[in-house]
Formats: sequence, C-alpha cells, structure tokens
Amino acid sequence: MRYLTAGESHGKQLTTIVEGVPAQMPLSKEDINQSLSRRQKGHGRGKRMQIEKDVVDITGGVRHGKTLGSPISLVVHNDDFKHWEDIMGADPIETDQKIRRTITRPRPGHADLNGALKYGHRDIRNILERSSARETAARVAAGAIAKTLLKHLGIEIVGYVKEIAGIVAEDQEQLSVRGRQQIADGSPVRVLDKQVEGPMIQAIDDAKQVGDSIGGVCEVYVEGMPAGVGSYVHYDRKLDSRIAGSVVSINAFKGVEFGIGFEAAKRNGSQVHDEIAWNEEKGYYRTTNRLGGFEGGMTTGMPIVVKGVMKPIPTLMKRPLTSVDIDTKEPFKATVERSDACAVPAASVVMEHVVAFELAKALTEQFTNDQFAKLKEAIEAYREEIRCF
Ligand SMILES: Cc1cc2nc3c(=O)[nH]c(=O)nc-3n(C[C@H](O)[C@H](O)[C@H](O)COP(=O)(O)O)c2cc1C
Ligand SMILES: C=C(O[C@@H]1CC(C(=O)O)=C[C@@H](OP(=O)(O)O)[C@H]1O)C(=O)O
Repeated sequence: MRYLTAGESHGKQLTTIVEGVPAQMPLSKEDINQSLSRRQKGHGRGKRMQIEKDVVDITGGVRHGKTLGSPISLVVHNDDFKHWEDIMGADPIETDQKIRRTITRPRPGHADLNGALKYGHRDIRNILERSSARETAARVAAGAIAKTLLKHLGIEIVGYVKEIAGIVAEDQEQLSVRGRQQIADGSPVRVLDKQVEGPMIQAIDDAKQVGDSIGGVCEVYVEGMPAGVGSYVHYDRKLDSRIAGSVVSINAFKGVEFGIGFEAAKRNGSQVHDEIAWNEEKGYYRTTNRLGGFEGGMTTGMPIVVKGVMKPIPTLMKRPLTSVDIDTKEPFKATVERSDACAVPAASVVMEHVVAFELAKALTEQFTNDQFAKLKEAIEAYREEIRCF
C-alpha cells in the first residue's frame, strides 16, 4: 500500500490517492469521516477549525461499500477556499495585485525560509500553503482506510495525548486498548485522571492568552498485531524504522520512542529486555513490554507502544521572534492574525493514522493484497502457525 496527497491549505481541496488496498474490503464514508472529525477536535486550535467541517468524498476505487482493488481517490474540500479564491486560483493574476499580496517575511520554525531558498519562490505563500499541517487531513483520510483494514483483522489502534507542556497523563499505563479509546473518543485532550485534564487545558489557555504556543507528546497504542511482521533482513523493511519515519514526517514532530525509549540509555540490560514465556493459549509472549512491541525490526506480538514529540507551534501570535525580510534584508518582528496555540490533541489523531498506515502496509506486503478475504485467511493461518511453533 502507498499513498500520495495533493492540495494547498487554502486551495480548493485536498486529494488523496491510496493504492494497494485489497479488493472486497468493506469501506464506508463514515469510517473516514469519523477519523476526520476526531482530528478537528481538541483544545487549542485556532479559528480555522471553526471554518472547516471535514468530510470525505470517495471519488474512485470503492463501489457499493466495498473496495475494488483499484486506487482509491478521496477528496476533502477546504471550506475556507471561498475566502481565498482570488489568492489561490490557478489562473494568472495582475502583477500589481501579486506584489501587494506577496509574503516576504519567513517565520522561524516553519518551512518558509528553507522552502523559499530551495524552490526559488520570492512569495513565501508558495511554501506555506503546502507545508501547512492542513495536509494532515489528507493523511488521516488515507490512514482511516488502513484503520478499517486493521479493524477487520482484529487489530485495534488508538492515539491520545500523553503530555502537554510538561504535564503528564500518568494513569494510562494500566489501560486496555478500549480504555484508551474511550479517552481518545471523548476529547483527545481528556485523560483518565481529571486532575490532569484541568492543568493541560489551563496550560493551553495560558499559552493562548499570552500569544505563545506549547507542544507535547502523543502516544499510539496497538493491540492484536501478530509477532514477526516487518523484517530484520534489510534496513528499509524494519517496521519500527518505517513507523519512526512516518511519525517524524508529521508537521512539528521532532522525535520518536518505542516502549521505554530514551530511558533505556540509563538502565542495565536486565531492566530493558523483555523475558520470553510460552503458554498453550497465547503461544510465545513477553512477561514485560519495555521495548514497546519490537525486536529486530519485527513485531513481538506484544502491544505496540510508540510516542512522538511535537514541538510548540512556530507561528506565535503575540511573542514574535526576529526574522529577516527577504526583499529588504531588514530585521523584523513577526506578528500574525491566526494560528493554533497547541495542536497536540489533533496531532495524536494524525499519529494514530500514520502508524495505522505503516501497519496495514506491512501486513499487505507480507501476506497478500489481492483479496481482503485471502488476507484475513492468511493472517489467521499464520497466527495459528506461530502459536504452535
Ligand atoms: C495538527 C497540526 C496543526 C498545526 N497548526 C499550526 C499552526 O496553526 N501554525 C503553525 O505555525 N504551525 C502549525 N503546525 C506546525 C507546522 O505545520 C510545522 O511546524 C511546519 O510545517 C514546519 O515543519 P517542522 O516543524 O516539522 O519543521 C501544526 C502542526 C500540526 C500537526
Ligand atoms: C488547517 C489546518 O491547520 C492549519 C495548520 C497550519 C500550519 O501552519 O501548519 C496553520 C493554520 O492554518 P491557517 O493559517 O489557515 O489558520 C492551521 O489552521 C488543519 O489542521 O486542518
């Protein structure tokens, strides 16, 4: 499976093409719309989320509620486009209008300056339109198809907020995937301990009030992946490395951890590795899950636990950093009209969906992607084979 997305933040629409989804898998608009709607929730977003109501139009690859095996094309319209038609249209415009609207002041921490240097654009709008995390709506649409595939195979995945501005949601460790889903379904910023919910929301409100931004940590938890998915034989087949790449590819994500992650550097080996046990019902399993479900680039059959860290949003409403105008070369202090103060809750939904895509991709590569029923059958047979191994 693979996917491509196209579209600018304030352009007409976002388009996603997903290729390699097995034929005859049940898929409805509702499966995708639920995910799109979850991505739009979450405390800390700016005014744009009040304008957009993301819903998908399936324009190819699905007929009568089932996939055809052909590429699936998905469209999500930008409701904000109506305010931007003259700025974002594909047709040429008058030079004086162009000059008036040209953006020449790059924001530190965004793609503005590097993108302008690389592509030679003197109007930074040509960079920010595509580097905007609006594109994550298209990625969530692709990931929702992957999630549907996983669900039909008995694999459950959920993403939620782990930490915001240093405030940690401690009580999640003991929860099952269902418990974690309840957290994510309600409001992605809600956590088990009500004591924690308050301070997180407060931290976001405080940042908003002073016109600054804050980041945090998202966690994705997966139950039901069989052991041995991925491979140790070549770097680009290691599933943990593919997941790490997909997480860091989310806008503003700067790091990834599996299981205890960076904490492993401080511990002895006996406190890091997970002992192997066996019983008739489960087959092989680990008595702990400190490595978060991966050994040798392959799943261990234990829950996958992966964290991603999101830096604070770079556009700062009232605490502008210094930058340089690319026309005048004069320093200036950036100010803005609209931005998110914190997008960690929304990003946890994005992370869930990019991880889901990597898992579905690995399963369809390892087993089959022709017919969904055959994929299911092959995985069930494999589960039984490894249980008795
Ligand atoms: C869901 C989500 C919403 C975001 N909203 C904003 C925003 O409102 N303003 C902003 O400057 N950056 C926002 N970002 C972050 C930028 O898109 C990101 O920092 C930028 O693309 C540069 O990429 P980098 O931070 O990965 O280097 C958002 C990111 C995500 C995941
Ligand atoms: C539009 C989305 O997020 C946007 C991501 C974003 C950025 O710079 O990354 C900047 C903001 O866009 P605008 O300048 O239009 O307010 C966010 O709203 C979305 O998540 O759907």
